[in-house]
Amino acid sequence: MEVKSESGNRNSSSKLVLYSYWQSSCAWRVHFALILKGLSYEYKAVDLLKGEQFSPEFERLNPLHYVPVLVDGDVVISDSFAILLYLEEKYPEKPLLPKDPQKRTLNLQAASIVSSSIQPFNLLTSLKYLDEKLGPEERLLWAKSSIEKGFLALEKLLQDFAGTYGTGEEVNMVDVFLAPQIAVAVEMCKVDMTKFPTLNRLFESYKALPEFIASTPERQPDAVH
Ligand SMILES: N[C@@H](CCC(=O)N[C@@H](CS)C(=O)NCC(=O)O)C(=O)O
Repeated sequence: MEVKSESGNRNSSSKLVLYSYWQSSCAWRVHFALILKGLSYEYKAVDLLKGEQFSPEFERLNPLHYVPVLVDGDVVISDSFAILLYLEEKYPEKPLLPKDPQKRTLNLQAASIVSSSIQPFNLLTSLKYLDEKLGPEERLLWAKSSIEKGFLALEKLLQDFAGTYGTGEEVNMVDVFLAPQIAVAVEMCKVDMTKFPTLNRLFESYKALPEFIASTPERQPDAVH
């Protein structure tokens, strides 16, 4: 595993370490959240294409062999949703979950839809398997249809609550999960976002956010251009 560091304008007293891969949408959620919260972190690249997630060193951190993993001193967390909830509790400044119970639940529900009902169907391992068994066209159709099913649900869930961002005028957890997922949908799966007007509008807001821009894959230290 190659160790690369990132420095920024974030709180230099924190000792957070993020194991990541530049093209991982799950790791992207954590980058985006760390930047929104103004927390500095060390970036450790795990090359998923070279199989570095299966190294004994990484397996000790996550026996599931997935990124992201966040290490905060003695605390090791190996799931983006759990990492986000941990960050909320440990670093409550600049919160990503609103206090209002309905908005808070909406954020958790939308994050869960992305995390449990969209992204797992687009996992690198599964797509590779589908590619080998059915070919690239079928693989793309599968990826697209699973994303569109989830987006339809998210569109209905958020349409009455969305403002500039998913649940109003503040960037919240819903946005941290949605923004990378929409980017993957548009760039990799060529999903026609005009079918999802609320999500499409939100994506325009995300693309204008400096914190989102700083978190994009091509800005990461291990990006291949
Ligand atoms: N639920 C986990 C999923 C993590 C996950 O699926 N990570 C992908 C990258 S987005 C991965 O490491 N894939 C490696 C592989 O498929 O071998 C999370 O949200 O962190």
